[in-house]
Amino acid sequence: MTELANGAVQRVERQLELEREYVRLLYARLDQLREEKSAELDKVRRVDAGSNHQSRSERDAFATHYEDRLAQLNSVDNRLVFGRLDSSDDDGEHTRYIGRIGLATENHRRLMVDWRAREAAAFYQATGRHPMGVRRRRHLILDGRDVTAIEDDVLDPEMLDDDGVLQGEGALLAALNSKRTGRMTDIVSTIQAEQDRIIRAPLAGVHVVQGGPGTGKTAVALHRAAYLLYEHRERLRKSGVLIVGPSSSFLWYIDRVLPSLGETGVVMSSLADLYPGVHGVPERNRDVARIKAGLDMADVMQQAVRDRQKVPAKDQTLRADSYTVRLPRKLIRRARDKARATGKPHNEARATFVKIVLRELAETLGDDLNKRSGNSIDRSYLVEDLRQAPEIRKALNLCWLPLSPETLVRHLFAKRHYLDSAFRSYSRAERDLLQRDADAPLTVSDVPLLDEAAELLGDLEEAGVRLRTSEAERAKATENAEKALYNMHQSLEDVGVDGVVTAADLTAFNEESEHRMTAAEAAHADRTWAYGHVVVDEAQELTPMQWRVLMRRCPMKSFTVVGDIAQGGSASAASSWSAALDPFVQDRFELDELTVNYRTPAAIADAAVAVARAAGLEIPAPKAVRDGVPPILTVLPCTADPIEASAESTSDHDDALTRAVAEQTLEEIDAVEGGLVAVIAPEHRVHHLGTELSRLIPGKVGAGMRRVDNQVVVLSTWDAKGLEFDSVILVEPSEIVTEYDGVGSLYVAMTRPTQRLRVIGTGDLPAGMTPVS
Ligand SMILES: Nc1ncnc2c1ncn2[C@@H]1O[C@H](COP(=O)(O)OP(=O)(O)OP(=O)(O)O)[C@@H](O)[C@H]1O
Repeated sequence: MTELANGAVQRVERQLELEREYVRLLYARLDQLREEKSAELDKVRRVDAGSNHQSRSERDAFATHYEDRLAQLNSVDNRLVFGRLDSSDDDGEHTRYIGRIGLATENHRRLMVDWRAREAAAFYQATGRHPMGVRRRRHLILDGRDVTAIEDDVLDPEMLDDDGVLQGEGALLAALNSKRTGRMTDIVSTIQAEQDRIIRAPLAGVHVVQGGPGTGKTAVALHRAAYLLYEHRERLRKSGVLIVGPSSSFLWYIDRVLPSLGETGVVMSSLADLYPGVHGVPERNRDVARIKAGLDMADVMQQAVRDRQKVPAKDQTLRADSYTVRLPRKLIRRARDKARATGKPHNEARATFVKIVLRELAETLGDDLNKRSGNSIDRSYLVEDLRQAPEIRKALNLCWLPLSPETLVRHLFAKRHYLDSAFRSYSRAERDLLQRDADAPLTVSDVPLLDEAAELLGDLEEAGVRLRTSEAERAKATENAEKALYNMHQSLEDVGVDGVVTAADLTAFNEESEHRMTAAEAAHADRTWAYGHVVVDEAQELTPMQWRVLMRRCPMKSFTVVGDIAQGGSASAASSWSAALDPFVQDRFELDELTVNYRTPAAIADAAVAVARAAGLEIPAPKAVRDGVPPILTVLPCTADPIEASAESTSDHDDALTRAVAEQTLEEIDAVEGGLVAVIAPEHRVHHLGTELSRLIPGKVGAGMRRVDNQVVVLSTWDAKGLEFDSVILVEPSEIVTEYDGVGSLYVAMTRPTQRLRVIGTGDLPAGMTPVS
């Protein structure tokens, strides 16, 4: 080694030693804070709050706050600190360390800045062209609590051609090249400038982020949620943030990111779970899905409710105690029209309907009785007598029955006369398609219909119907959550707790019920909860009716919407962001684009783009960060004749296909050395392939959405949405195109791997797919 090189090494060693010392100091402070919070928690737990519900609630709210703060301090251990900024301004030279949370000494001397603080923005955004006062940005690379490397960017304003340069390239590539674990991790130490600008965008309004596969949309959306919870703590502490993803496998994949950023109070929901208490099963029939997706379903549901406000075919004669009364159709019609004119929801307007009918019946009956008895009798009790009379109650219920959303939706599709009436503008064939049994499982496409029904029907209790116990408990827990939240909010400021929004901050305890419901749970269970912000991932898949539900969940219309129009796979995937959002916000949305693909190696990304373009999708060529991997698109033709595919078929063709997939899977397991392998197949093949592969490769294979924690997972393209794997084996690509009526889902499947893609198909391959074996 030359003397010069020797000197450089020594300088780096000296710097490393200095950083190690500082990092030790930071961890020591973290440990000290943990101990303090632990002691405070013990103290609060020991407080005797007596039997008063309110003071117990407050005591528990404090305890939960400390538990959360402790959980936050415990969750930041991994890569606690990752950056250092050296800058200068008029006040002189400054050094700031950037980490997961803010830390200060007991005397309030700042030790580390939270990555979300304004002073930290320069760490992500400063460039040679716009140095933002920064002279040097240093990335600290940690192994446990030890600094193993440092990487410096010297920001020299002379270097003007640095737009698009990756920041902290070494740290970034190290992060990208690590093996997938099946769970998404945070990117807090290597957020790139174009991503950071989106993360820190203002809270208000609808912010759309369009980006090709692997451009970090999900990562950005999650870091943005964490940022907003930090920056707008007061507002979002009360109202919360909702994150919506396409499937529960996707939510499982991302659900460690926010806790690792110290945030636990976010509500996550898949599209199938947006209506409390219902999990919509997939809608298998794409035509049915398409019909239920459109905004005209709002009119359909309105008609469905009107159809439950009936006028009988004839006048009726009914017995009430010792009297006989006549219930004319005309009266029912008049009462119905007046009740409708109140504009109230069905269950609430029912009171008006019943009141008018009973009043008029009582008047007629009173006149009648007066006439017969010859003198004026007291009529005040007549209304009550009539209300209690079983025949009259029954007659009124038949005209205007209190309804739950679930009953309305189930009967709408099961009873042909309701179906024919509400769907009168649809063809007979379409109505035939929609008809199903009353006890058929509710689907993901029914979820927005339930929500619409709930709006139109209103509260069942208003109609005098008692809620089921669990619903009543839920409502009570929500009320308690709000009360305790108010009390806690007043007192937390006094003790100087720098809380972030967590579920527990918002928690209230329902002492009477066994389960203590967090406010996040309460919010999820409450259809009418108004969130402060909603993040929608894979937003290209949302149907207009699903958008309508989400807009209701956030009346302030504060949204982060991320997705890729080209990856649309659902029956009603959006053709453009304008088309998707126009009915709700017209053109009042900001559109940003992410341009760098951090996941898929260039060769695979190019192959995917070729397939998409051959099908007529106009998509820009991605800028892939990884380019070192050779082309690995291979087609292994099966020898047996392809046959018509069906769920039950286990022909020679299927056996040959299974064998080829099994062989390839074994090869991939070796190649990725402990990394993850996905077999992405047409939906009707997933079950069979999963079973067979588990038999042939015991202990390593899982099939379906909730099995992504196995080394090998067999998935449909829908369930693979948003996920990533070291290697992907794509089965029967042509069937995937046919299955989803377009190339979008195939494009999704081809862009899941971080290293290797293998294609196993028989018959014709989709246009643009070139075999390289
Ligand atoms: N700045 C970054 N630093 C490190 N890793 C990053 C960065 N940005 C993105 N990544 C990684 O790139 C991969 C793809 O990111 P992500 O899943 O957010 O992309 P996406 O745009 O949502 O993809 P898709 O639309 O294909 O589902 C993830 O592993 C993510 O952690």
